[in-house]
Amino acid sequence: MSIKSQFSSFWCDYSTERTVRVQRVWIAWIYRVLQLLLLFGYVFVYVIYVKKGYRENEEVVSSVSIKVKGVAVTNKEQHPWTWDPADYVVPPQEMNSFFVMTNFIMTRNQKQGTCPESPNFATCKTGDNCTKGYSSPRAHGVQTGRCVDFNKTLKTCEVHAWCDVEKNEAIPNPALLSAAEGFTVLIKNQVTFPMFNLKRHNIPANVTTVNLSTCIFHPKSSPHCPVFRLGDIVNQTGENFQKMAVLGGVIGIQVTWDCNLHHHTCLPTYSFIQLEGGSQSQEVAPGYNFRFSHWFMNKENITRMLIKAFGIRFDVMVSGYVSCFQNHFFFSI
Ligand SMILES: Nc1ncnc2c1ncn2[C@@H]1O[C@H](COP(=O)(O)OP(=O)(O)OP(=O)(O)O)[C@@H](O)[C@H]1O
Repeated sequence: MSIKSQFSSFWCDYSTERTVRVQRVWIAWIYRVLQLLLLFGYVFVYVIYVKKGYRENEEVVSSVSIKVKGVAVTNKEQHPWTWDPADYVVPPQEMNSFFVMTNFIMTRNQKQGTCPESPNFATCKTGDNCTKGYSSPRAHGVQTGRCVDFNKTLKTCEVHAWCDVEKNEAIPNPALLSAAEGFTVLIKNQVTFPMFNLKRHNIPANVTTVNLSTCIFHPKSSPHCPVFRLGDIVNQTGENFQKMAVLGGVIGIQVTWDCNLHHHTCLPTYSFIQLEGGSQSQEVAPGYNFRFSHWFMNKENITRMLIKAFGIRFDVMVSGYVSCFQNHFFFSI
């Protein structure tokens, strides 16, 4: 159609649809039944069943506090060493998270001074291979420019560092704190739904201190006990605690509040998910580890103990919703 005829049709013609009335009862019935099916399908299946339109989803405001208990002994034969929560929970408190050390490499009695670098970073034959003042990010210290004996057969660049530097030891397997499988954690969680002015605690009002120190969470027999065995948490993700303990990992503890205002029920359910480490570890940089140190000071000198800690970090993730018939529910359909 030319532009001229398009222009004249736009200004000169009016078009509308023609309605056909079919006077057949059965066709009218099929049409109305289909309409009703669509309406009910939308309201009951989609709005109510799929979208849970009667439920008010409200962002939950939550506070979590955590306490781990349990004791382990390492080096039982030669020099027994007892570990309690103040030693293996690092740091002592975190927000919505806690780390339990399950394995470690310990370097004792380090002092500030000069010593040979680890052969991993700076082997040398002469001082020409070492650069005074140089330090690579992976090194233990700053090179002095001298090439010194690391052992009888190997020379490395001398560094100014915490000496002697950490040895590149094999990671202990089985894990040194394998007893952590039997440790327990108390998770205290208070939630608030501000829109409903509703506050709840995961320790039910009828629980006494005696109940709390004796109960252990079990998904079927004790689903509301807030004391969890670490081994059970890991096992419920499908992982093996002892395997994960060697290189470390991260586990998610999901606390989901399902509050029904009409039935006056508001209880949390707990589920567990593997987030890092264990059988699904990637080959490069598997597990979870970091280093920390303890300093010791006396009149003459300062020494430190360096710990490369492998362990499991547990992240507590809280979510929730309130079920009630919304006042505006039927108007919103
Ligand atoms: N990880 C845990 N495993 C088992 N019981 C625990 C754990 N953490 C705390 N409890 C027990 O739960 C109760 C409440 O703990 P809370 O920390 O509020 O009290 P507390 O008297 O300061 O605890 P405690 O001095 O025993 O560490 C106490 O009886 C406590 O011993």
